Amino acid sequence: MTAYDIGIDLGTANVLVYVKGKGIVLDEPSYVARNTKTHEVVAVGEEARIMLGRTPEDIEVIRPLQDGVIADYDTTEFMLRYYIKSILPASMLFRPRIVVCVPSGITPVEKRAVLEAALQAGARKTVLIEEPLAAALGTGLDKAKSQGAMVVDVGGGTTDIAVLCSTGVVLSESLRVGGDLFDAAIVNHLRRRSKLLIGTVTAEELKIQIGTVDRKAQGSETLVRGRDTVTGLPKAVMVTSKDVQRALERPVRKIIEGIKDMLEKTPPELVAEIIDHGIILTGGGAMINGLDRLITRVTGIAAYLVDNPRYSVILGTGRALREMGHLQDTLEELQ
Ligand SMILES: Nc1ncnc2c1ncn2[C@@H]1O[C@H](COP(=O)(O)OP(=O)(O)OP(=O)(O)O)[C@@H](O)[C@H]1O
Repeated sequence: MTAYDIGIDLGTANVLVYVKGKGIVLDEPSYVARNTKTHEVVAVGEEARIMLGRTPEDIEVIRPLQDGVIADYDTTEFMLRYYIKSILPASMLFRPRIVVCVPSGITPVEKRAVLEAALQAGARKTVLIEEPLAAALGTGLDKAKSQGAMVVDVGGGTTDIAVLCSTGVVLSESLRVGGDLFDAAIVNHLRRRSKLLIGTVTAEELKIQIGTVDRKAQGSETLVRGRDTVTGLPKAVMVTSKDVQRALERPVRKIIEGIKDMLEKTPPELVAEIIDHGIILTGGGAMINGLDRLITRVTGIAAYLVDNPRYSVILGTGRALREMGHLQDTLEELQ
């Protein structure tokens, strides 16, 4: 029997768990359903997500992390403990070491709460890693050898833009824009343009199926059902990729401006190396059609999407688990 070492990506949209020697063992959306009166949790993860918009009055479905911060402290702790317990074997000789990747916007008090929740769930030692570093490690960048690189991680709640070199993260910025804001922008656009009310789950499906941020992309269309905001009755509207592109213009502009600002702040030698390397795109939100082409066109630097962008952060967290010794100065720990 060996010690269990665990990496957790505690994301706004998804929680992923990595076990050393096994790989990714859990990938669940960050939702919790609970009783509004007793606050008793009735479902976690996918089971809670499918209840969204279909719950009886006394049940609410919440996302404990929002916009890259912890919105509900107790439920975040609950979710973390729940997932750790669900993957630990019933009988264990050694308690695990756990590395948790936390959103970059969380406060020192919240960091401590995450560390303690993991300890309470049975960890022998808990370490935190910041999202930009985990994302960079997960894209395969070698911290020791790498020259200047820019990693743009578009998550559910935030977009983290980081410039890295061999000494670690040189500059980083966390913007409150990500896939969730894309979904909200689609909901608002259809409400204004077509007087059609849809939920965020439908908006997310639209974004993934026909969404694009590239004006020049050849699009497609799909029939969307919702409620007429004037009559209150059910209504179906044909929505095109162009509609989604228009809806996403404003949030995407924020990401582009963020990248341009970061390039302006970056020392010139590193900019030259970033030009050689290209801009590395990762995170689920970066999978929106055309983001790589748009960034390339606007910055003049080739931007490319990594393989399995949703997994960069968890794979980087797993790598931190294996390389804990070398990375000690960039990790925060409690034991
Ligand atoms: N094919 C796709 N096209 C566009 N967006 C996608 C696609 N697949 C997933 N997404 C979006 O990716 C987002 C989730 O990304 P990810 O799992 O990297 O977030 P997270 O790590 O939980 O969030 P954060 O980094 O803010 O904590 C969601 O908004 C989801 O809608």
